Amino acid sequence: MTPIDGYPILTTAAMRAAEEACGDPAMLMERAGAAVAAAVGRLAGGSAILILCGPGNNGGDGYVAARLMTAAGHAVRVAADDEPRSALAIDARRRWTGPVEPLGTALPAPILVDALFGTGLTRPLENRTAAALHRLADAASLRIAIDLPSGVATDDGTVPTMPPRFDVTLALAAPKPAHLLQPAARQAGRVRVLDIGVPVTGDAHVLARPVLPDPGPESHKYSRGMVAVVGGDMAGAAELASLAAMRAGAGYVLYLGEGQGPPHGLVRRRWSPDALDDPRIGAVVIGPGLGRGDGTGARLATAIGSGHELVIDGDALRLLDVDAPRTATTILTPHAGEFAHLFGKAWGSKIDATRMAARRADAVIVHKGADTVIAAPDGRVAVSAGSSDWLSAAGTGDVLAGAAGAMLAAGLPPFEAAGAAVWLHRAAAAVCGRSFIADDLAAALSRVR
Ligand SMILES: NC(=O)C1=CN([C@@H]2O[C@H](COP(=O)(O)OP(=O)(O)OC[C@H]3O[C@@H](n4cnc5c(N)ncnc54)[C@H](OP(=O)(O)O)[C@@H]3O)[C@@H](O)[C@H]2O)[C@@H](O)CC1
Ligand SMILES: Nc1ncnc2c1ncn2[C@@H]1O[C@H](COP(=O)(O)OP(=O)(O)O)[C@@H](O)[C@H]1O
Ligand SMILES: [K+]
Repeated sequence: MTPIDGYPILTTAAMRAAEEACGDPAMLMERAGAAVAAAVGRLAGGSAILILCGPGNNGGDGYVAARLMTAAGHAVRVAADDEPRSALAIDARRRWTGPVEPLGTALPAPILVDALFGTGLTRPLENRTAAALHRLADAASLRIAIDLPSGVATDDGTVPTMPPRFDVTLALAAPKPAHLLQPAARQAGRVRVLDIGVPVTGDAHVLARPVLPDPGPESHKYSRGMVAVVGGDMAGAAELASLAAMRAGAGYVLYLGEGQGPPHGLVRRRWSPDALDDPRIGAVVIGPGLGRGDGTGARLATAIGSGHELVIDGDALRLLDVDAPRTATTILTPHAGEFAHLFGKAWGSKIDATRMAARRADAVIVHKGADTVIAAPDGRVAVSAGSSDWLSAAGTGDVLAGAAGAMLAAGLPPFEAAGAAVWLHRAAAAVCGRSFIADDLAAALSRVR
């Protein structure tokens, strides 16, 4: 049972290809069932287990696990409505010698294991199946899904049928998009990968802890990274971005706009068209609090023309022409509304849509939300797993933009810089607890950096 950070994310087709490259499918199912049995056995302690088996190979995994856990001395019951259809599942069912109860009348058990459907779900669950799954899950004290919660669409995280909320989902071989993308991800609970000996690769990964440069004896404020934050109508938002850049580790943050006050380490200057002419600037952050009034378009044009690496956020995303050529390295940080404004109606999964957008804009895109997806123009994708819902507060996006500026100015390449900022942002939210405000979040970046 391994945490998912850093794992490749595989679609149904990629998973099938990886399985096929592995040889004997019966051996794979036996391995999958054995891995499930070991994990569920550990999670269950000594409590009784009820396994719900579906007609495909997900059900097959359930029958194998039931046989192995019974042999290991666990109290296991099996419930199923449909006879197995795939050859592998038929064989696994045949080797389960215990009774199979109907789903509709099965009594609950403290440990509920959902092996109804995995990557092969093609349509919503039948009402009676969904009702039995919810009834038995509600009555259990621990809910475990095998591979995926039954009812979710593997490749885009939509929910043809809303499953119960699971405590743990045991992803076979690799995480799938539905383990990360909402609304499915929420129902999966904690996701752990079970290694079943299938080698997996891909260009989309779960965001992993970044490797960040620490200052050394030779460091000075400019070598740590200088970030310029372009202000505008709402000083507070740009100040939050500035504070976040400082707390994320920038050595020198220059705030270009109106407003006074702490922190005293923030260097404040009025905006002027030559304000970005300093070659020591490592990154420019523009958008938080910029507004859309007179002169804001000119500020954006100056920032783009400066040749400095850029983080473009908030209001600047409303002013940007994504198709116009830019020479400088750029990170764009749209939320869903800004993404739709820039790129139109998305097709496919959030992963597909963000990858396409990065190619089109020739920029790293941080597509924010409860399931933040980061994509590079070369096709690489990183998806952040499980951040705090308390991030849904005004100003938290400004904090992310400032952190991204600090990472760029520290010398990280743009895809890595964006990933590091999202990681730090999520970690800072985790230490902030509940009902924090964006100012707390910016301050907490120091604690997780
Ligand atoms: N990853 C790996 O390396 C390994 C993966 N393994 C496991 O295999 C799983 C994938 O297996 P799978 O392809 O057989 O799909 P699965 O999800 O069991 O369901 C398909 C069946 O359900 C049916 N069906 C579909 N929707 C339905 C609905 N709403 N209501 C009713 N029926 C519905 C569908 O039939 P049809 O659409 O033709 O009617 C078909 O019969 C995977 O998640 C993992 O657990 C391991 O065993 C080995 C190693
Ligand atoms: N429900 C949620 N769960 C986790 N993270 C969220 C959630 N809602 C928003 N976020 C994160 O909070 C930030 C909000 O940014 P944004 O929408 O730009 O707000 P603002 O412009 O007010 O700063 C983003 O980083 C986003 O990923
Ligand atoms: K399942």
